[in-house]
Amino acid sequence: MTQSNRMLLGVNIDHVATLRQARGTRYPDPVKAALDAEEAGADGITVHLREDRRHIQERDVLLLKDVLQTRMNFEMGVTEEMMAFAERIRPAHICLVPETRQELTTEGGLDVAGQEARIKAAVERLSRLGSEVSLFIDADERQIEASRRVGAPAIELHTGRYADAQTPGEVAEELKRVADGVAFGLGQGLIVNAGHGLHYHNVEAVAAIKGINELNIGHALVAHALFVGFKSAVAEMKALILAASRH
Ligand SMILES: CC(=O)[C@@H](O)[C@H](O)COP(=O)(O)O
Ligand SMILES: NCC(=O)COP(=O)(O)O
Repeated sequence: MTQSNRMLLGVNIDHVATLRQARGTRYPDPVKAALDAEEAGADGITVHLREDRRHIQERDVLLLKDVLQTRMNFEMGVTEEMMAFAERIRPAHICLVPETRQELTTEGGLDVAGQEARIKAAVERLSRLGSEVSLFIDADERQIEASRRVGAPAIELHTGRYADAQTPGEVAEELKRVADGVAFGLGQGLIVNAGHGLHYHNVEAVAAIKGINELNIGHALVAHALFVGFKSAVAEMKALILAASRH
């Protein structure tokens, strides 16, 4: 896959499923959210099938596989269960993420440098499906170099530290960390995506970083959709990203 000449928006629909799972109902359906997101301009749909199944379920992924017009970015932990499931659905994109059951959300990047042989084997196995494999990592040169060494064509830089930064100084520091990571990743010949914790008030600075291929955004979109509807929430985010990335 080549890098797109405009910044892409991957819409993560996990937290539509969070609301459904809170009551064990049939609604709201993340599959409907995915189709609405596509109509509103999403370039792809991201789902994270967690080991604890707290939001997305196998049923969602299987239906999405049949109905998406764009492409699925399937986020998964590096476990045999998930590898086997990915082999069943053969998603266009697979993003390997770190996962622990107790965490509130994905709290850091995958430690590729610390487990190169294991990640390399996973990347090789998943690449045989024809999937483009990316690694969800911190913007850290050691992890970026290791990602290249294990043969992943793409990385997604974790923007959570930027999103959580409190003071203007911390925000600037974390933004620079992301921008440096993007430049370093591109220099390594990688496709560079980014995401986590991005919302309507912090996305523009990240979207202004040259060279990012795609931003994956979920929680803030679902939250805003409560007030404006899912299509409008996606369209607003897409407009912000495109305007900021053109400057
Ligand atoms: C890997 C990633 O950043 C997303 O999949 C995110 O983790 C989804 O939300 P939760 O972490 O709340 O499951
Ligand atoms: N990989 C990041 C993602 O898919 C969305 O994360 P968030 O916007 O829900 O924090």
